[in-house]
Amino acid sequence: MELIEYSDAEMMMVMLADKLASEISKSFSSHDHVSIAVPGGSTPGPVFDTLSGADLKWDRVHILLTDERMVPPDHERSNERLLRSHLLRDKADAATFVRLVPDAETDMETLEARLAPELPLSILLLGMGSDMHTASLFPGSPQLAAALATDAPPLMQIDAPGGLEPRITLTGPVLRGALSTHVVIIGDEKREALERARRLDPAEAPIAAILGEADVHWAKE
Ligand SMILES: O=C1O[C@H](COP(=O)(O)O)[C@@H](O)[C@H](O)[C@H]1O
Repeated sequence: MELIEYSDAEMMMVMLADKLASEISKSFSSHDHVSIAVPGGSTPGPVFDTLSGADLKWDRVHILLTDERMVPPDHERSNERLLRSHLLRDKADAATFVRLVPDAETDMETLEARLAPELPLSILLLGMGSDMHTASLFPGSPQLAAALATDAPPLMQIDAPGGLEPRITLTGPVLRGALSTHVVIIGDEKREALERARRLDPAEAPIAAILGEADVHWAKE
């Protein structure tokens, strides 16, 4: 793991967006299309705002969410809603959004077939909660061990503890298989959680499953 510290979050978001844009651009030389998986939640909006204006061949970029909350796409807690309002716009409007949420017409088998051509992920950006969850891999979730197992299906429905809505998430093998991995976190509480996670097993600290190869981007505020 490499920890990259920034003097403020605003600067971190711009520099991280530039880094992702440059990795996308480089990936075109070896891939027909570039698959980038990104988180939802409260942190990545400003990265998306900058990245959406980058001058890239967006028609060759496929964008996925690392996880989704099982709420309607226009719900305020929907990660897709965040993505549509901050990333799938401006120049990035030409990108393809690969939607990985089951519904009446779309079962898990169909979603796995939709995900398969995107693997391995070219670029993975993850967030982390102060409880050390990443994507929707939560400590204490009844399905966590199955989702982290080497033979886990690529995508799983999972329960989040603490009264949160059920989720769908990319699983351990998909996250660990990404060609480039970044984690973005802000604040002392998450920095302490990161340091704790480095000493723990993924069964207690799911973020630990992907830290080995990751660049972690952190700013205090
Ligand atoms: O629930 C989620 O939480 C994590 C972390 O979110 P944050 O609000 O603490 O930044 C996020 O990465 C994940 O995509 C989301 O569904």
